[in-house]
Amino acid sequence: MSVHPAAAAEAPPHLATVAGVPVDTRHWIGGRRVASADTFADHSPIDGAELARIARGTAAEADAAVAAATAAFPGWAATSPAERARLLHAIADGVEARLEELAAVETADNGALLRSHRRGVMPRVAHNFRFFADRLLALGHPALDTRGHTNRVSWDPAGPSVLITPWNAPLMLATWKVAPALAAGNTVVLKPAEWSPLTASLLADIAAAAGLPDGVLGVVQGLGAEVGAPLTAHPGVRRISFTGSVPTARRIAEAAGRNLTPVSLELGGKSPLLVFADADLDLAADLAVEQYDNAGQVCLAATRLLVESSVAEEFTARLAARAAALRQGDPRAETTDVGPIIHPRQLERIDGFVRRALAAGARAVFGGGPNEELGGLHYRPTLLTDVRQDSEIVQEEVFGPVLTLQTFDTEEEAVALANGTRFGLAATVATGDRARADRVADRLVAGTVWVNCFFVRDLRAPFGGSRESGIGREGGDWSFDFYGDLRNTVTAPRGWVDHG
Ligand SMILES: NC(=O)C1=CN([C@@H]2O[C@H](COP(=O)(O)OP(=O)(O)OC[C@H]3O[C@@H](n4cnc5c(N)ncnc54)[C@H](O)[C@@H]3O)[C@@H](O)[C@H]2O)C=CC1
Ligand SMILES: O=C(O)/C=C/C=C(\O)C(=O)O
Repeated sequence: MSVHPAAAAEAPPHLATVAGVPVDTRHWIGGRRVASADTFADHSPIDGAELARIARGTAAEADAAVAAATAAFPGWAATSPAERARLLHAIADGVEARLEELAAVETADNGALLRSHRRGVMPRVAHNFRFFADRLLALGHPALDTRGHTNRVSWDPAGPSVLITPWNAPLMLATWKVAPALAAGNTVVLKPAEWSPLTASLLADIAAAAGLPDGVLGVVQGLGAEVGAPLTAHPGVRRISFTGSVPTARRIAEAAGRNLTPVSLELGGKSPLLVFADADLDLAADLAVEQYDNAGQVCLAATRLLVESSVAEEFTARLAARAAALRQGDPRAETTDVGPIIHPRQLERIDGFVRRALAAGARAVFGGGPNEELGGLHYRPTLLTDVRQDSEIVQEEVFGPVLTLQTFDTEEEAVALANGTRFGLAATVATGDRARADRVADRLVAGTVWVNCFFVRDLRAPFGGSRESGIGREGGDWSFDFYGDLRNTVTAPRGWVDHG
């Protein structure tokens, strides 16, 4: 459909229509839309089209958002848990009512599969709110007895919280933080990633329509260095939660350190998939090919395949057959398995890793470069072998559809290879031997170990990483521990005056 130039000119500059959905591209601060003097362009990874011009926040908007969150905090903290839970359920209702729109906008914005957004991701967004609402009402600490004294544990909401989130699963990962922070009685300033800013703005609309009081949830748009940095350095912020890269985490931790603001960091990974000779090799190959989901832009992805030598050839053949069947293309098509990379810079980064690995002697079993037939931002699912444990491709997070394969001969060697990086986010073990599964799992440095499965997620379980994969755990009561200030009241059995 062509748009008459006069009609186009009349559209307010802060309103974009993306996948047929109107999206306000300004900040959401104190219950009002707020513009910035400048904007930046948001492009779709599907075809490179400019989707919107987004408000480009600065320290001034960061200050305004924290001020609004600070003003709203006493009222929200004093709101009863039952009422907070009711509002979170109302937000979940709003997410479900707009599920198709959210899915379509997210796919246009970050290029991940529409079918995943519709059936998996957006239902999880709603679940994030419902889960933490219900969990809030079930929270409790058993009283402890110390020589007749009673320890009663309670907690207070911590205060305004800054949440900085990435582009690979924008609304999912944002609401994973927003929901528990709000449930705990904290007010929130959310800064979504600049490559995928749109669904955060829709979340602000949904929360306002659900009746969330002004200032309880703010959304500030902009670039990390320009608005993320002042937000995380703000002395009035009482919690910072971040998901993203290690270098950015270091900057945030430094800024937080100056104010002694507690931080939760969910960072990258270089997770192994260990395939033992006693494993069901079809299952193992299924698990391996899953690592190309979201074009490999997943922190949890098991990108290092560690395979027992005796089955390496057979395993590789089964994986290659599965990879050849993957359909790359438009993420809006139901038949597509692997969509585009989010941004030209990310594609260049991925390809740089692969080119350097090949130059250093790695061999591409399949893939090894951009998909020239499709063009655009499509990168071919890639498997590299003949890689050294100390090489860049084995040690650094690529965040693209690139796996490496190494072999081992003993369990000892497998564990040493698996643990031989700076990361410790997740690990997957494929084996037919239960005793081995437990033995190996207990020796792996990983926040999550999956045995004969992958990406089975449960919000009741702790999620996070060891080493450079992060600090702290999210999920279940671990989220409440982070967003609250705990108090232990110790009461003696003596000193009571009987007023009866
Ligand atoms: N979920 C994960 O584990 C993610 C890992 N990464 C890794 O990082 C690599 C680079 O991706 P980037 O987009 O550059 O990640 P990034 O870590 O720089 O971006 C994540 C978020 O941090 C914000 N940010 C950036 N600088 C900041 C600062 N100084 N203060 C506060 N906030 C700041 C960004 O605006 C964005 O919202 C990827 O290739 C991947 O390896 C990236 C995104 C998500
Ligand atoms: O979906 C989950 O449960 C976890 C996803 C985490 C990432 O994809 C990430 O942080 O990159």
